[in-house]
Amino acid sequence: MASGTALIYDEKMATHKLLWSDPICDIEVPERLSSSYEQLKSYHLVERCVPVPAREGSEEEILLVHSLEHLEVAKSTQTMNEEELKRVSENYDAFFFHPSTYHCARLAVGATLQLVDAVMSGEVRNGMALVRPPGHHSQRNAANGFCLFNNVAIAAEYAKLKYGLQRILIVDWDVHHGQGIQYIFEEDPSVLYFSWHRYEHQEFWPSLKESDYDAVGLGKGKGFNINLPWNKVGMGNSDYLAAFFHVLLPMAFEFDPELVIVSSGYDSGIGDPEGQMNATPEVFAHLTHFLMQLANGKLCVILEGGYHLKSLGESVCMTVKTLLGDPVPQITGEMAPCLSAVESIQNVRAAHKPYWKWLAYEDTSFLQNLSTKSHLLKKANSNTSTEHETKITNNNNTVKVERFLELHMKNILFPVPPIKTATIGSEGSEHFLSEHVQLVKEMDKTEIKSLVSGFYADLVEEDKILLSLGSMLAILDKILKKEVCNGIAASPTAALSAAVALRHSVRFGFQRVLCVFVGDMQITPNTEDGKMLIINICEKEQPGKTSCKHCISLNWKEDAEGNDFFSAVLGFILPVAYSYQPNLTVIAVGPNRSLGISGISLLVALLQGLAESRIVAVIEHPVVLSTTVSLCDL
Ligand SMILES: CC(O)(O)CCCCCNCCCN
Ligand SMILES: [Zn+2]
Repeated sequence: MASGTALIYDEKMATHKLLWSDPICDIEVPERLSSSYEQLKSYHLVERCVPVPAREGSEEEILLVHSLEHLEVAKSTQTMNEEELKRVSENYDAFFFHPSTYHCARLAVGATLQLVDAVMSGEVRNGMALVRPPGHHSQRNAANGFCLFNNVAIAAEYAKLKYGLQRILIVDWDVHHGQGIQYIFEEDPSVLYFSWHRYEHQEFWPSLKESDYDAVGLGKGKGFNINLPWNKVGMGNSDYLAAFFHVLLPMAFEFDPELVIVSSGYDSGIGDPEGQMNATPEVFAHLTHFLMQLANGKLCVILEGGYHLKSLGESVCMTVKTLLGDPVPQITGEMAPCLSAVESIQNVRAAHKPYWKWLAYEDTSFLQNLSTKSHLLKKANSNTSTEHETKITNNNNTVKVERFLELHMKNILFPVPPIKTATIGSEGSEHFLSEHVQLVKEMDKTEIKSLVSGFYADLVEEDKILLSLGSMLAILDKILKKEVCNGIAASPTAALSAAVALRHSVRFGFQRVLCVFVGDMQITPNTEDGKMLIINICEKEQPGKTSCKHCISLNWKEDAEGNDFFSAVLGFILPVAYSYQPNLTVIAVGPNRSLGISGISLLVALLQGLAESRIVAVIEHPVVLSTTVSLCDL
């Protein structure tokens, strides 16, 4: 696996700027680039990255996506005076030319392609390109929305051509719809395009019908265009995480891309004048972390929008920090998405049901009850206040819908994955976790005995078990003292080790410890005080096991394609875990587990988004330890 994070920045891209007064375009200023770069320097992140130089994109590369006419018009502006520049700019919706625009736009294309080359060649694992002018609105024959050449679309075509890629995922978390990218790949099943965007029932720019959730792609491209419209402003971390858990990530894992490119606009972050959203910069660390689990970590992040310089800078730093493998900062606050977000999530899932295996069980009966077009909903309660939650008006249809969504929100957040019986995939001895092993000296027996004497003394008679606890407790101690980020311990009895780890962590003072136990968990610690949440993934109902408040058992077995795994982990375990906001995660793997090694290592990687990546893994299966197991990335 390649390592290192590329950072591509060239201050020449700051020369493009608005020469006349235009209240629409005057937010796209050169300082967006320079202040982001300064912020990265102030957090000592630049020096940790691999510097890759920008270059000019060639005319041939630009023609991968744009018409010759578009290229010629852009080229001709280099020698124009202000008067002519203004006139040409007026041919487009929300675009301005400067004499240096053409050169800057070619640098933006070239920087993007340099990043693709650095990642695809294995020189680095991932990276970010700080570019302007942005690209995702520009079209084959037109500039649009501050964009001249479509950097990300050109990068996808370039990667297909040069590296023979057949599955490229483009994630567009900019708050505007990248209609340019949608138009370019609408009929192309090799490029999966996901965009969320402020929409407000087509009121918000670019106010296109084809930005709604029912634009799923055309012809062979059906199912490969995903639009998630935000019909209210004020969307926050919980809405963004829900969109990833319940829409993007299941599709992305099923699509299994060879490369992931992000149209990384930060105008979806708090404080931005365009987005008017509430998501905090930390959320971009989580979104980045999730995408790093795809395509063997091959991730290219390309700047698009972002107009509040402080918010932009913080979000860029959160992104780069995560690309470098740093622990992910804890997300705090309300964890349930708002009703409007749930409605949009449901609608896009229903629209894509015919095209995705993971949606095979999707219950779209709600569509009969609801008006399938949300703008009808809007008409019904048009007198509601514009604040985040629509009030329940006297119109009983709206009441029914709100009530219905409330019920459905629980379902959406806690769907019961389809219980299916299938054989367990045979596990290889793949590397369980990646590098940075820090071997820890074991705790001695007397210390262990005294430590566990309180609650499991009778169980730990044999020395072998006692010793196994020693290695786990030694590692756990380092994690509790925050000397290391995470650790892995072998154990002949994962259940006992997990129970001891939970008890020890709570006694150490941790208030909320999450335990994900894979396999049959013979011992269930008392979780009544709410200081532990146990999710047990097991093959069959535990005899006489009562599911108590903080102890959830999920019984299912991995099916051939592992789709249940994704919908259960992404649609259930992660939302529950994020709602619990643990400050430590214990993952224990028992003997007869229902998950393969690759499934478990993905589960561990995804759980790293919690508790500032503090995880202790207790593995019982001997095979895992015979391979060169190593720890999760720090
Ligand atoms: C890269 C980007 O998506 O951030 C560009 C956004 C352009 C916004 C244009 N607004 C036009 C408002 C017209 N009433
Ligand atoms: Zn934008």
